[in-house]
Amino acid sequence: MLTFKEFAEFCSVIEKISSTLELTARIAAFIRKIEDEDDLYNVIHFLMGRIFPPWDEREIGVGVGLIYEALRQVTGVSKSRIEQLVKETGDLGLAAERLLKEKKQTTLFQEELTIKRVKEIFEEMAKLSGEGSQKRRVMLLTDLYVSATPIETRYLTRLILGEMRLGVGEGIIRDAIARAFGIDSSIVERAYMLTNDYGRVAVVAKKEGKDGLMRMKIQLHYPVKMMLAQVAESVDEALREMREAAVEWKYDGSRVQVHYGNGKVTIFSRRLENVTSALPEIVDEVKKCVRENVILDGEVIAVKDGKPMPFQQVLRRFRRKHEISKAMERIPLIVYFFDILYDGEMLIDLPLKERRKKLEEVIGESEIIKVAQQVITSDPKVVEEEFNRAIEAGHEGLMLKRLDSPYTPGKRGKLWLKLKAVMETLDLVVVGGEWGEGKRSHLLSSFELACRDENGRLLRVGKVATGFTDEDLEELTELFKPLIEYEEGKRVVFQPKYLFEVAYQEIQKSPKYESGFALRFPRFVRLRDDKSVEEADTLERIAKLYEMQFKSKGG
Ligand SMILES: Nc1ncnc2c1ncn2[C@@H]1O[C@H](COP(=O)(O)OP(=O)(O)OP(=O)(O)O)[C@@H](O)[C@H]1O
Repeated sequence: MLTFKEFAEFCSVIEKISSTLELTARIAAFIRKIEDEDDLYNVIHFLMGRIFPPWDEREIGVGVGLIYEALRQVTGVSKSRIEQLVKETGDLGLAAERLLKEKKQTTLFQEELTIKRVKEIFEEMAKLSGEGSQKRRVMLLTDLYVSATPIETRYLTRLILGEMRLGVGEGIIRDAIARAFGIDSSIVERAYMLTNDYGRVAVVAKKEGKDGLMRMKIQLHYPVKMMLAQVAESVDEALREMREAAVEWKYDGSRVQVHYGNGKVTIFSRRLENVTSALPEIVDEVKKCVRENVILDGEVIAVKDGKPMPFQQVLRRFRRKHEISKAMERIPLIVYFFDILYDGEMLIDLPLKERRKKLEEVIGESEIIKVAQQVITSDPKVVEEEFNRAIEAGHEGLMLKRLDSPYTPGKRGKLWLKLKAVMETLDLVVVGGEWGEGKRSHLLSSFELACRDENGRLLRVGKVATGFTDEDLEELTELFKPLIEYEEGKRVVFQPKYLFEVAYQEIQKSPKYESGFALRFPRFVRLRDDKSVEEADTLERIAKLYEMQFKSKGG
């Protein structure tokens, strides 16, 4: 059985490696040696900074606050001392390690932590609810810290915060599994796109090899990665490529994947979180209007008086945990389904034309449940008319889809092209912020933004302080407060969790931020909590946009 110490020591070795190839090789060698299937499953998730797979509803419910409390109890030092150490090291994990190092001499011999034991404790934390649960969480956490060696403390803390700082993204995990078990990367990836669980993929790869992975299928109530679109350069170009396109409105809402089978409906958001309990009216309506045993892909929009409400409102519904019926009245929802992935058989390899037929067969439309309207055309004029209609109706633009295209989970290819009215924006991770002045000193007033590099490291590209309403700032302050890792005068540093969509006037080269770029006149467009940190825009995309604006200005 693998000990957590062995895992932590391995992490401390790979943390220093920046070469992707070497990282992949080291991880491959490490996971190849893991005998126990549960250990392998957990290690894969832990390396990516996850305790449960992303679609799992369970959460351990431990944030920065409880970690501070547990550390205070275990080491007896004050909160301000911990804060000071976090400032010095820039990392709660390192701070915890240091504190425990200072304290360790006095601790008696403890039972060694295993990967299994750590996972069990996390599972127990996730089960807690109601009165006394926070206290119990702190107790479990202090137990963990007491049993851990300093180096284990570093990675336990980071794991709890979901931020391992190893530079290990999904691409590296895919290639490491491929290499460890001698299987082609594309086969590993396909299995992942269908199951969304690299832990399971690794276990099957080890036990059953390539054939096992090939046999992995979409399963009802387990999310499938969503197919994504590229931006259409122009209508003519798009039509030239597709000849004839299925043209649909790009509804301005939020993506959902709806699974209906065995009497149960499960709804996943764009980031594949289970949002079923926030959307009871959709659950009921699906049961009434949709044939059982299907997986559907669609867009939920909020509509009042026949007009779509801002996209933010839909996300508000997704986040809602209490007083859902009130929210249902204030923010009524409609779903437009545009694709079907499964009807007892996996349908993703069928051409869109045929999937669409099946989609129409399984849905009986109602006030709340609709099939997205679709026009098939090769005429740019028709596309333009549809585009204007969509914009007038308050939506984002159009989607142009190839009629013969399969459904390619997780791929952002040319089979779907989007045509939007507004200029390209960036989706960036909020990593820090600043408190306001005077009367607004209780509110956050600006936010530091970061993009990702190829290894998933976060690099700052600027600060945004405009585009917020007072209500936005109040809401955002509430949302970000629990994520504060430490404060430094007015500046705060957040655990990276949320993305902002920002518009800007120009991208500039600048030594001010680690990315080497800065945004000129950045403006907040909206919170994108339908996207995860791993989906933030990359340094590569920013560099590309930078080059493009150069070209459009004629050098
Ligand atoms: N008819 C439709 N077909 C497909 N996607 C649609 C449709 N209507 C609205 N959408 C939304 O548009 C998105 C397609 O664009 P893309 O795949 O690039 O997603 P994205 O990265 O969320 O980008 P964006 O910020 O443009 O929504 C889908 O994720 C979905 O949420």
